[in-house]
Amino acid sequence: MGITVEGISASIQEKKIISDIHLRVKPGQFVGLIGPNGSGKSTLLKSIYRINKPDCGKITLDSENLYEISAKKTAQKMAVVSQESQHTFEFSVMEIVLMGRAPHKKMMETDTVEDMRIAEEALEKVGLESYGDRLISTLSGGEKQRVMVARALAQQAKYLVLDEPTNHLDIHHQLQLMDLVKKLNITVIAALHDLNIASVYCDHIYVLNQGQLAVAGQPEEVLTETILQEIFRVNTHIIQHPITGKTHITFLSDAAPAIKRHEEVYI
Ligand SMILES: Nc1ncnc2c1ncn2[C@@H]1O[C@H](COP(=O)(O)OP(=O)(O)OP(=O)(O)O)[C@@H](O)[C@H]1O
Repeated sequence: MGITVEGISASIQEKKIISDIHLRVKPGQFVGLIGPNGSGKSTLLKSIYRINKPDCGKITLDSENLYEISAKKTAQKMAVVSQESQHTFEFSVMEIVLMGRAPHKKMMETDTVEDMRIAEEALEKVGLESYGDRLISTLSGGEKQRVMVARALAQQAKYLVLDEPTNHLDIHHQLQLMDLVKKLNITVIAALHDLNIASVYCDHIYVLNQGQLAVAGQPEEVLTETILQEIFRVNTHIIQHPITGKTHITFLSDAAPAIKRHEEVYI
């Protein structure tokens, strides 16, 4: 059960982007994928949500080979919020959220009262209950992102794949979204750029670097000053936060005053 990725490599236009990736998302886990720009996080997620078939290796969803089950069956189990949810045609917000119901319906089946209720509830959860009639093109980047999350919620899938879900969101909506997803108690794999958010919300983190898995473990095992220096080339000061109890990272810029203060306090 869960999602397993067993030794996959994937290419784009014949260029190998990720190599020999192994990972496991156990039922109920919130798994984070972190790594520098271009390290292959989106490419790996695209293989997991069937947009980019791996060159080799195997991905399983509830023990079934992902690429041997139907797209509809996959969509009944897995919802995706990607960075590329662009719509060529003009849809209302409600129409987009209702698209999340499609995997549960027969072809050409119209939306039921229950579908409408689920879609309205999903919009309410992301704080956009009054936006149903708005055209998607009139929304801000952050509002569009929340609509995509509402569509994923309406899909009622047990697996959620998130590619930088907090992109575009202000800090209030970042935390609102992460809290919402966490409270759903479903199985999540998410590419995240904000390492403190990864620390707070993830049960397990995989770190990608140059298309390969560099390290994996619980947040406190992975988010260390040494690993962050090696992988992200940044200096950090890491503590266990006195209020949250979670690993908390302070990034030290090259600006001398910050580094001096750090040295004065700790040396
Ligand atoms: N369609 C494409 N054509 C050519 N190269 C691509 C394409 N998509 C991705 N790549 C390359 O693959 C590599 C990995 O990209 P990917 O988007 O998976 O990284 P990422 O870790 O998600 O990056 P970011 O943190 O910047 O979003 C990059 O070097 C990127 O330039």
